[in-house]
Amino acid sequence: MRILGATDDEVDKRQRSLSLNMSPRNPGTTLGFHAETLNVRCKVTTGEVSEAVRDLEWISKVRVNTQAVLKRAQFIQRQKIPKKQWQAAWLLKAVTLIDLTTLAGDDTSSNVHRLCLKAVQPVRYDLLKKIDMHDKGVTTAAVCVYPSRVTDAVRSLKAANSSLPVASVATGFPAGQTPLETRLQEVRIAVSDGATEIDIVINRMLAITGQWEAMYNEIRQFREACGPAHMKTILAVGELGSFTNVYRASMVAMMAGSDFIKTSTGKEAVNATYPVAIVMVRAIRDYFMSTGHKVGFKPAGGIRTAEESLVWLTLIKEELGDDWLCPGLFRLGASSLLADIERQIYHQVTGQYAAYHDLPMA
Ligand SMILES: O=C[C@H](O)COP(=O)(O)O
Repeated sequence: MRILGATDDEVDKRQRSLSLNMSPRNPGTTLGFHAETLNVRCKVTTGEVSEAVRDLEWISKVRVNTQAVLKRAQFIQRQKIPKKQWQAAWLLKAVTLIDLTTLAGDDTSSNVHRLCLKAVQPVRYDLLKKIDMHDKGVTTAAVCVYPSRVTDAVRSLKAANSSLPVASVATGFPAGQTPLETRLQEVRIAVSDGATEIDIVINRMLAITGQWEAMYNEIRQFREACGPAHMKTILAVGELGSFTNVYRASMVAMMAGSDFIKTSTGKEAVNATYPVAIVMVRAIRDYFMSTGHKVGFKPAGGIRTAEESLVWLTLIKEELGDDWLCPGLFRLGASSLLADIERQIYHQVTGQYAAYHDLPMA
């Protein structure tokens, strides 16, 4: 099954074969993926996947060992969180990785404006000053809104003299159940309104029924519609039915040109869980091993506490390494996480717990 054009010679010269059981950082913890070999045949130009010819049939042969995934997730959760003297630094790091989100039916220009101000100054100035971080430009990674609120966000950030990116969800978020042309048009409008990051949702029907080539083709079209904007592909893992499907969908999304793969919309019954994250980051690692191309990861949905944010940082550090702990490769999608992180920083800095009115913008 040929997807994109490249000659046989070009492909064969650059062919990569990789066992999915490879686990270089943690040799004792393979997840037991049972594909014989992963024939992802990529034409790689100066470290970037410029074009690829792939046989997607192998996708249907990949299996994920559920028990191994659960065991690995438990191991990550048992890791000690950073000691107290380092916690403020880790929490601030988490702040810089947040896509500060509002995705509600009652969003207005004023609550989007408030969100943008919070993104630009996510932690109270006096608290930052006490830890000598007031002049380090601490902001969240981006703001994330519905397509119809993109112009509000762009305007507010411009007024605040900020170059923070505006991310827009698109393609019929959250369900993705609108005609393809409508979904494509939504992406184009969000980009022309000023969104530089687009969080698309996949067509779950295609993933659940194993139509991987059709899913690949749709995502390629979204990629094209995004133009220069970064594309984060939301798998809606809570609706994919199995870890195996999550792995398969992750791989197809990356092959189709996603800059990030993202767990959830925040609207499914099950959103970002650690086991599902293990499956996705192993797919990212396998993809990197086979192509040399780094794809980012964004857990989203239900991430509410500072402590959880530290577990997420630990998971990325353990599974993908420090390289991934930057806004270009890791985001936390969350609407209410920042409030708890700011409270914890307040506690660390003052030794007291903040009253609600102490952190009004949270
Ligand atoms: O993409 C981000 C999610 O929609 C946020 O979900 P949340 O409201 O559960 O934090």
